[in-house]
Amino acid sequence: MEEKYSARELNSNMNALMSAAPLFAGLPQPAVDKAIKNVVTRSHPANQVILLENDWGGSVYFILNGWVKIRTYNMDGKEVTLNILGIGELFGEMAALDQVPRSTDVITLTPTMIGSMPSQDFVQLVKTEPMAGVRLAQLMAKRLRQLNRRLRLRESDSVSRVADTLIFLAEGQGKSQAQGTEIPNLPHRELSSLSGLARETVTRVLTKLEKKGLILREHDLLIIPDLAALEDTIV
Ligand SMILES: Nc1ncnc2c1ncn2[C@@H]1O[C@@H]2COP(=O)(O)O[C@H]2[C@H]1O
Repeated sequence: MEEKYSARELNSNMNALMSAAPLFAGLPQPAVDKAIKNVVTRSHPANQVILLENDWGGSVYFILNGWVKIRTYNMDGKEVTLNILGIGELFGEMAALDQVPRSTDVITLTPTMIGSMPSQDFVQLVKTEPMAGVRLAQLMAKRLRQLNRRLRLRESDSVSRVADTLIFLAEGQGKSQAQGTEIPNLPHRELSSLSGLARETVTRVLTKLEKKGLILREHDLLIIPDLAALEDTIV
């Protein structure tokens, strides 16, 4: 997972990168400029905690470059990865909206550039720009749909669960390219945590899927040539 921009480029392009976030799509530029005027951009190394579950916080965060994971713990104290978010995604909106402590931890997976917006600016934007409210509702609907789908597959076999985890990532983070849908080639321990399977099982299933041509692995990318074919492996 390489950085796409240098730190200097990112700083000088901060406004352009922020404006490109899906939340702002279709909004008048003056409204975007107003919303992002107090945004502070920071660079974080990999494995840095950005938010801690149960902390109070006053910002909403936009990923300008890199990847973060949404992490919690189960009743046995085992780490559970709930989601992986990449460029253009936002997090921290839940505490901003319902004014309760953070619902999960958020940790960087790679070197990551993040813009933080004061919660009151975020709430003001949603109150004054109906399209921003619609975009936010769409984002939350997408996350709920992803979680429902994963709950449904909790008892399925290991191939189904790995395939579903890859499709889950493709729906959230996938980029359509000529050769298929690209998703980050995550370390197997992250896929293990996302799918709830042992790391060795994930490795075995990925090799199986690769042999069948259902996935291709290229450095920091995993390519799904045909999403429908991968979906057909889910029983
Ligand atoms: N299942 C999920 N998928 C994506 N993001 C999530 C998920 N659960 C929590 N988050 C994000 O993680 C953030 C943690 O802080 P907040 O509760 O303020 O807001 C939360 C959301 O932005």
